[in-house]
Amino acid sequence: MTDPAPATATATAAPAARKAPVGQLRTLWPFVRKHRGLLVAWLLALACSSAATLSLPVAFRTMIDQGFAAGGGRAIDQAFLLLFGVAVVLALATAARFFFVSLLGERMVADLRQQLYAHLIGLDASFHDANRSGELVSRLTADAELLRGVVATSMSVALRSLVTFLGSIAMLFVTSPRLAAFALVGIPLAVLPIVFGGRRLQKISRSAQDRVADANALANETLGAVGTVQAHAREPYERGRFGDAIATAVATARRRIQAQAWVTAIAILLVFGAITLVLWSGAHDVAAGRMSAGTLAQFVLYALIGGGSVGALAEVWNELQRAAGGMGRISELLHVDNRINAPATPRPLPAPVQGSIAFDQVTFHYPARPDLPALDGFDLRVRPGETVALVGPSGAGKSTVLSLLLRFHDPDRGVVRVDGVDIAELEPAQLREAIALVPQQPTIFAASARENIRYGRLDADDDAIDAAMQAAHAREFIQALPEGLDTPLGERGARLSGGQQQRIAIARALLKDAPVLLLDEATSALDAQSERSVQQALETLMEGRTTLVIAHRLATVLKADRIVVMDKGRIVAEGTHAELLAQDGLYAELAKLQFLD
Ligand SMILES: Nc1ncnc2c1ncn2[C@@H]1O[C@H](COP(=O)(O)OP(=O)(O)OP(=O)(O)O)[C@@H](O)[C@H]1O
Repeated sequence: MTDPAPATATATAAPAARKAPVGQLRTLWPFVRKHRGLLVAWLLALACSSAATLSLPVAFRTMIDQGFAAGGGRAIDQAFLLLFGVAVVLALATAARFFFVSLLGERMVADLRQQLYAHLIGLDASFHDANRSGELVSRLTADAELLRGVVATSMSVALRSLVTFLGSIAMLFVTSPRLAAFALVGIPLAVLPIVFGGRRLQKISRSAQDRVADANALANETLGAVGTVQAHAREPYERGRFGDAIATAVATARRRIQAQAWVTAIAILLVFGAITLVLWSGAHDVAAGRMSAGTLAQFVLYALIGGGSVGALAEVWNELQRAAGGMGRISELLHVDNRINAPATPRPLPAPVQGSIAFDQVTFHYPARPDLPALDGFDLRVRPGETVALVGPSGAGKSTVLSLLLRFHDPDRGVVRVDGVDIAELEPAQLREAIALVPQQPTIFAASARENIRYGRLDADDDAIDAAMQAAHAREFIQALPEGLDTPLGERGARLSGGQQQRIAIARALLKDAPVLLLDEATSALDAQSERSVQQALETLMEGRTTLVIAHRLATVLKADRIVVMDKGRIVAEGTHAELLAQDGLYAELAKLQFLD
């Protein structure tokens, strides 16, 4: 379960402003600003509803002192009409405020998620090596959801409470300066525990969300590999692991809830304690005739409104801090720099692309393995149209050659060129357009067969798809599927055999029609029939293209123009099958093990 991922993610991210917890929410501002109209509408509605709330006590005093005391029927009517008028304004303004701020929350979080997804999907391979996708998905869902709640509810409540709090304090002084002075001693007392409790809460909340993300990542991984889990009969083990992860998450959440409960209790106790004290003194004033009953009622209402808004503020303050934790993680991710960038003025590839490849003295270490060179002074030249087979023991660096050519990583030293241009000077998308990759484990999306093949060229028409399917020897089995090309293939191609998945991947590459082809042959044994279809499909695909193939089959090795034998990130021998066998070196040994038994 130990995974270096989160630590690495934090290390690569910009230093987060953890010391200013709620200040972290400032990073939301650009997203809020985009919807200025909604923001202004919200603030106007807020002003109206706060004004209405704050005039309610005055309406009450008028009602009590003039309506009841004066005893006249007309005065009563007027006083109650005034009260009802205030209620109407309050109702409409509150509805408008709710509408605008909720919509603002939705829009803003939609933007945030979209921007985060757009950023993540473009980040380089070393970032994705170091971060579990389940964790990233949780940032996109749970944290973004938290922020939606913040804008739509907490921020709205916070601002509203702040306005009513300040307004009611002012009105308390207008109503009775002496009593107000009393109240002012109690209220700051209530703010102290909020400030102290809040800091602790921020820390606990962050770790609670991390624990939830851990559990989600675990579920994501194991449900995604359910076959492996069940084949090992590891369901009880995985249930236990997930149970432990959930239990840890709940335990952490419990600490947060407990802390939050205490902060709220103490705040309310202090505020209402102060109010009771003030009331007691006010009651003596009324009894002694120093104050009218209506004025005391007005004072009480302002005190209740003020006290209530401090309580609300205390509650949402904690939520704001929770959200600040979420926003902290999101903005960390948004600030992770892509290590693979397009140059300021990219050079174009010569058109049409010839497909020559050159590795010049390339040395490369994976960021996670700084001590072990994956490629070490690697030199390779491939002519346009040539097929080069890479062979070598596991870990020799064959896949790394393909990764560097696709510019998933940049070499530490040396240069990789396509058609004589350093690939670091190209727009990465243009480079990758010129290359088709057929990986060992083809990726099949949970979409129809048509959509899966069309992934190679999004604007391909049905004729082109049909031709690709035919050339990939995939037409027959696709047509035999229940809905032909429109059959959903299931997540990760669960409804296809290994050989069928590969032929889909080959059709996709054919449709892409790129001048350079990278092929990572499947090692898993395909049945003879399937293997032949795949082999034939590959031969069609390789025609007229520069091909680098990680070869596991004798047939591929024999067809290659040249075989490059790799070991420990270096080239140890080169030649044809016969030449290399005659040398009786590493190749002969591998050939004996791999192809010739
Ligand atoms: N993402 C990665 N992070 C850290 N180290 C890696 C990563 N990928 C590969 N390596 C290491 O780099 C070296 C070369 O790996 P590479 O995958 O290129 O070998 P390979 O020849 O393709 O092996 P195989 O035939 O088993 O796929 C190995 O020592 C491997 O452990």
